[in-house]
Amino acid sequence: MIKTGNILLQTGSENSDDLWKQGRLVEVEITDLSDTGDGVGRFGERVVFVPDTVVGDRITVRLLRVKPQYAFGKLQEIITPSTHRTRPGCIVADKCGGCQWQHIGYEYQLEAKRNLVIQALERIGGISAPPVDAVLAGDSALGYRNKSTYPVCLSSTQKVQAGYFQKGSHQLVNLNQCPVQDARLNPLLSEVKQDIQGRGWRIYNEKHHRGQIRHLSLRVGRRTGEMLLTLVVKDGDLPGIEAQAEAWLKRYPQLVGVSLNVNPDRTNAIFGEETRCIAGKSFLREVFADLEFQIRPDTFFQVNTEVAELLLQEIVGQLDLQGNEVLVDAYSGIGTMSLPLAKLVRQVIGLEVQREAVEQAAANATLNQITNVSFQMGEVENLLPQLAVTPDIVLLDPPRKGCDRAVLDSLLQIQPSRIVYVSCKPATLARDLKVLCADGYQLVRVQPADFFPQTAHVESVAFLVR
Ligand SMILES: C[S@@+](CC[C@H](N)C(=O)[O-])C[C@H]1O[C@@H](n2cnc3c(N)ncnc32)[C@H](O)[C@@H]1O
Repeated sequence: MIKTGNILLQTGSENSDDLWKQGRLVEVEITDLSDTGDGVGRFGERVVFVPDTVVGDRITVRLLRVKPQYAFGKLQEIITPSTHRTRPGCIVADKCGGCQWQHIGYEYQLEAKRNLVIQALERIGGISAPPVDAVLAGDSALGYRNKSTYPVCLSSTQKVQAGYFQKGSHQLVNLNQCPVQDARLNPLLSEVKQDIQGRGWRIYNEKHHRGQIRHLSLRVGRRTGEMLLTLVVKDGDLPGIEAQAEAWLKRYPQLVGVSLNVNPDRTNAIFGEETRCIAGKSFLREVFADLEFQIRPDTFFQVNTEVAELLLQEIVGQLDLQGNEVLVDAYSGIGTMSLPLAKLVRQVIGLEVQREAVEQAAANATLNQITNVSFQMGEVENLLPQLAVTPDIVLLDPPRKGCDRAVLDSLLQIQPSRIVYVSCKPATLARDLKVLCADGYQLVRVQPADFFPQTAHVESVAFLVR
């Protein structure tokens, strides 16, 4: 047992079952970062996960959720800070659950993200020494988000609040600005809350499933400055919303549209199925890869426009397209990848499940006079086996859960000569690559990209050849 300050604590060398209990204070050195962003320390043979720490920290940690071989703990005291620590660029970084890595220097964030991708490919994918490049990063690690969606709550003094939940809870951290979002959205965030308060609109209470306003969603076109404001409501009944929406459009010249999205369900999903434009336009304009895109409030668009464009350039560089290829863009969204790639190949077929996204993708193709692209609506798992043509290249960009097994089986049947797999979760990427690499595909290269600075999230693109 040793003493630091006035805290008595145990070190791993004195390890025994008695010390491995909820509420105990132990001393550990952080030697790794987990895929959820927590620091990882060892206490004897056991592992402790501690948020708000970084490799090189020597800390005392209070054990909270204790399992036989591992525990989750709360940082109590930093005995020796890591050289990778930095001052957070956000005043609520210690509370807010939006970012996990504000306290980590940016260079080290990039190194840690590459390690996360390598570890996932090795441990889950069974790929030894995977060919993972240095992480691609944009010019700015702050102010990069083109979209933010905040839960709305009432404080104990009945004040309207919007922000992110505290780490591991449903307690809201009220924000008037957020340093990772595009700064042009900050005035909207603070002032719209005041207007909601002034109108007396009821705020949704998730426990009782009563009230109206659930979320506030802000979106900006990085290249055009056009903004959209969307209120997610329980059933759409907001007295005076039309007049308020017009007032917002007048007050913010860059705001081009105000919409209501209706989500009547008891669910963690943010958006419901119905989106109604109340004033202005139902989309903003953005420029991506030298093309014009119309983006609605409720369809997917990468939150980091600049780095998404860098990733697209990597894909184009790696594919070395000759102009005669047929490319399938599976999980094509509003055509963000399909349209720029269509200019470089013979034909692109986009596959996408969301009706609004398919409609928007087709409209974006027309807007840019791109005629060698078509979009099919449905699940990739159903559409891929029924394709009328055999693609040379399949681009996959699924949600975090990765590809359905049926999609991988179809690919192994169709056997495109190249597969490009864009992923926002290394664990599911590794799981799916294991299936493809066990049956005729070779992993050529993985390029991670930092779409989400200050968080533990990492995007990657993996290139496979048959
Ligand atoms: C990560 S986004 C990628 C969108 C697009 N590739 C881009 O870069 O903007 C995933 C997209 O897949 C769609 N999606 C999710 N599950 C799907 C499925 N089973 N079949 C087809 N599309 C799906 C979502 O609606 C979303 O547009």
